[in-house]
Amino acid sequence: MASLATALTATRAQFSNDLTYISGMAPKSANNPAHEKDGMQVLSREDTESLNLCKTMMKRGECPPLMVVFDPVEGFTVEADKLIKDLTIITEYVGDVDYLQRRENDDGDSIMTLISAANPSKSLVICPDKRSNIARFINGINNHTQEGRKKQNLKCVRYNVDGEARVLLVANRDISKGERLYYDYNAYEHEYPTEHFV
Ligand SMILES: C[S@@+](CC[C@H](N)C(=O)[O-])C[C@H]1O[C@@H](n2cnc3c(N)ncnc32)[C@H](O)[C@@H]1O
Repeated sequence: MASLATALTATRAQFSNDLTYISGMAPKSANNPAHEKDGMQVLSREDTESLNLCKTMMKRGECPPLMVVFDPVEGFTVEADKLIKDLTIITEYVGDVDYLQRRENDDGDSIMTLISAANPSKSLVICPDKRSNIARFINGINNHTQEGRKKQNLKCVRYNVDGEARVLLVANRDISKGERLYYDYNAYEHEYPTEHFV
């Protein structure tokens, strides 16, 4: 975890492993998966139990086998420190929950969609600039090249978990020790420029 501490210190963020609801931003009651425009899949009871177990283990200091590594081109990146099996929950994407409309001119490069609502005033985003975990250091694939797309080893999925929208990063194949983790920043929306990504 020392390397995650370095990355958090460099970005002036505090460690947090849960979505946070800060006064003046979106309240927890705004995080209603029913607002999602095409509906949101419900996480099964079994997978909810696995997610809760992952979070409890992290609170006890039992962390997933991940390392944050600095790369001169990609910035902070995350690598597997052990074989990770297909379908493993890697991490939840966390940070402060806010309304998309309040963040439209925010130049942060780590804002994640939480709810894409039919009524745009109800759309929510996760902003990991002040409070976050390892998720915001995981890099993205270049959507414009075949080599870029081949690097993808995680999928980013949004679920209704006990009535709250949550974003999970899950392995979409076995990942070898030393492999860097990548997912598609444009899996839901196609707005993140990645043509300059390696
Ligand atoms: C969510 S952050 C990921 C963590 C970031 N590398 C850092 O140092 O904080 C997204 C930013 O990381 C960089 N990045 C992500 N994937 C990349 C890639 N495949 N190649 C180069 N840079 C990448 C870009 O600067 C992007 O705007």
